[in-house]
Amino acid sequence: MIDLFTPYGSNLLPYDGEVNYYGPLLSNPDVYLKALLEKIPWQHDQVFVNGALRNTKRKVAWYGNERYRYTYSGVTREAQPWTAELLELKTLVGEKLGTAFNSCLLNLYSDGSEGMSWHSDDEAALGKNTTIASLSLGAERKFMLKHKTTKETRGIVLQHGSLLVMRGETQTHWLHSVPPSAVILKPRVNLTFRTIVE
Ligand SMILES: O=C(O)CCC(=O)C(=O)O
Ligand SMILES: [Fe+2]
Repeated sequence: MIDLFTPYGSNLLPYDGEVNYYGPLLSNPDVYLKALLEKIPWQHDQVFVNGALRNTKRKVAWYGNERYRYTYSGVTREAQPWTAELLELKTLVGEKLGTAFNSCLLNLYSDGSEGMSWHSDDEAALGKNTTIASLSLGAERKFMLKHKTTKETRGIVLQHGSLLVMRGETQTHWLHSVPPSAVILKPRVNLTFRTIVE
């Protein structure tokens, strides 16, 4: 069953992890959305599909305190130095949560035809039981979670300027995804602040 009405701040997950939705956080999300759409050098993501490297429709960018190299789905990227807007958002989210993030993966979904398939953010570079803070800007999209063994699902709509945080054992036991939706015609930018431990 999909529960879209879980109150802010409570754990969306019934067991094996912790996902909290804080709702809209930013007072001027339009300004950030515009700046990120215009200034980030967005590039198509590349993933291996049946052994062949493919470009995704979705675009990405990768920023960090240092030139971290980050490998996922077999592709390595080198982090870019923070832009002014990203540094402001990293500071804001870090202070709200009391967590010092050192990197950020950005995703651009230009409309509802683009999504992200089921995965966990369980790369070794993030360490175990990592905290990931996800800031959403632009079109509202559904965010889904599915338990790896029980297959139980949860879902929530991520609003413009809102914050969602995944903690504890979430990446070990749950997958997450952003399903495509034909009715969404506007872009969405998502920022996931992360802590690289290496
Ligand atoms: O766009 C989102 O809300 C999710 C992004 C995500 O799961 C990721 O970047 O790993
Ligand atoms: Fe993810």
